[in-house]
Amino acid sequence: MEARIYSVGDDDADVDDAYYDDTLEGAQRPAHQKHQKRRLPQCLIIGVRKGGTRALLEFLNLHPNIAAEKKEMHFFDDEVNYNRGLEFYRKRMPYSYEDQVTLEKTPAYFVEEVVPGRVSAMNSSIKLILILRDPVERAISDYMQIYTTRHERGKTHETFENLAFDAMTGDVNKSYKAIRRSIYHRHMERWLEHFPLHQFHFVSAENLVQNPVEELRKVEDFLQIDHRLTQDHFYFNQTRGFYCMHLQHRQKCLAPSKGRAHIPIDQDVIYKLREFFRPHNQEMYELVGMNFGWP
Ligand SMILES: Nc1ncnc2c1ncn2[C@@H]1O[C@H](COP(=O)(O)OS(=O)(=O)O)[C@@H](OP(=O)(O)O)[C@H]1O
Repeated sequence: MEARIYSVGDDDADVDDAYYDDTLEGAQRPAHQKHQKRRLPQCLIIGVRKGGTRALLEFLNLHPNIAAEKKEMHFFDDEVNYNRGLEFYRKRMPYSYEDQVTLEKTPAYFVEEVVPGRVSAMNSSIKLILILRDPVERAISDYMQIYTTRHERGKTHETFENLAFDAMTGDVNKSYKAIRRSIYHRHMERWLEHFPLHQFHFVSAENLVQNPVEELRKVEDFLQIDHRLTQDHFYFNQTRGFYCMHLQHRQKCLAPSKGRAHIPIDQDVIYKLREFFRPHNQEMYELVGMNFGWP
């Protein structure tokens, strides 16, 4: 079996297709300088898929005290990678100074059952960041990712409605991955068997889109690093409809696959999904002590 680190994978790829092999800019310092070494991550962005994990990682990487690995490593969820051991993982982390937090993001970590125990075995005091998005929007975004990949390969694809609802009963299809991944409390309960709540920080996906600096400030506090990310690092790009970054010598937006137009979905379908997710959302709010205000 092939390891999945650098490839986009199959239709249901958990691999972030927006990874750019871009040189680290801004906060990153040259790798050959003394005192730099590759370290295991002290913080992981564990999910959620389609929650804005790439934006969060890229934005945090502008901070001088953060060294972020840009590729999704799929270390804890992929058997081949995991069996290669921690040295394999460490060697794939970026060079960092002692005062930098090494950060990795793989959104599949949140939902794969084996992951929390494995992360805990590496470092039981690691910091964990989870960016959460309205589960209905997230499910549609998840569908869009797979739909777009298939469309680009000239393949046909089921409609969202056919996948999201049982054809016989009309009930929400809980075994459809895009739905299952959005039932956040189920996955969170598993993580809480291995880590206390204070080791998690929750980011509101909606607020990261609207007020990146405000959300990033809370992450800086969680990581106990200075407030260095300011409005000067960002500008709103009207065409993209998202904040983009000011780097040292240029501006950078995320890849076009981030912020895709979603196919129109019937309001009845949205209503049924909202009804389905409401109690699950409530359970998540109670579990983590935070109300995300999803409709
Ligand atoms: N600044 C900025 N620029 C572009 N896109 C942004 C930004 N902030 C958040 N987002 C949202 O990120 C969504 C993709 O989430 P992820 O990066 O977690 O996707 S992935 O799981 O890694 O594939 C993506 O979801 P879709 O809009 O559904 O494509 C975006 O809404």
